[in-house]
Amino acid sequence: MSTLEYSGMTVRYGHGAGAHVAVQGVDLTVASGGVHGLVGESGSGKSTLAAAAVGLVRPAAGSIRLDGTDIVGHSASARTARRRVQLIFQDPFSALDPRMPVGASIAEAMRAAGRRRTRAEKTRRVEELLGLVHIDPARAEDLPAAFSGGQRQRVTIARALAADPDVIIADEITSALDVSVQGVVLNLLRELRAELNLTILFISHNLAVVRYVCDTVSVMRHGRIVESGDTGSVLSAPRDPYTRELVAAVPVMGERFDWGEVS
Ligand SMILES: Nc1ncnc2c1ncn2[C@@H]1O[C@H](COP(=O)(O)OP(=O)(O)OP(=O)(O)O)[C@@H](O)[C@H]1O
Repeated sequence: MSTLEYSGMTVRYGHGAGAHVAVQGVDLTVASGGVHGLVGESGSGKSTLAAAAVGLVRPAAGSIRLDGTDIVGHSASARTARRRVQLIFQDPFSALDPRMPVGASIAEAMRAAGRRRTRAEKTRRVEELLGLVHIDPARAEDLPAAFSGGQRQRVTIARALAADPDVIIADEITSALDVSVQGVVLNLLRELRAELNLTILFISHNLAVVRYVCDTVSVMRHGRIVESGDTGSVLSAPRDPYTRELVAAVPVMGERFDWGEVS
């Protein structure tokens, strides 16, 4: 069980007259074991919702709960529960320390999550995590520069998994990648979801990608959710005029996509 639930979420940047409301009264539930998409134009507040769940921004109002436990506050229980939510960013190039071998990077994430392990256990777990994302465990000593963009994004996924999360928030994780490797990362996410029973909030401006990976979807505009529902229904028969505009802007929306296999 790992249901992520935002209610009445409001986030402002800045203070006083210069304050900007980035997210306004958002209610959003990501069902346990489900993949929920979040789409909307640039600046609509998608990344702000993601940042709030991992403590990078402080909401002005509202709550975020994981299986009913608050994950926003400063209490010990909130901090512990927050570790069960891991964020993966868009850019696999800046996400990894260029001077640190990828295995060490993954081990560091395990430490940060408070996992105490012996050196041998750590090595074994790093190998296991690299294997999970289809990277040869023998490459643990390699620096990020030795990997392609798609492989680096897989390493950042392994690093997120090092904390043994229940929830992954994937923020535009394929948009910095060549189209040819996007499918590999998307298929990996689908595979991991099934294997590890992850709950996923999947942020993307790419509706074809959202249709491929998400069970349900919410459409954001100007900090509010304008429409939510099953991905198929929302994208095939949008009720909200703004969603209709978004869908109409993607000419291939009705076609099936073949994103290939994870290699
Ligand atoms: N650190 C910040 N300080 C001030 N304003 C910010 C900050 N981060 C985001 N904003 C503003 O908040 C609004 C929501 O931004 P956010 O990044 O959440 O949108 P988004 O939908 O994720 O956009 P994109 O798809 O471009 O990433 C935007 O108007 C943005 O300019």
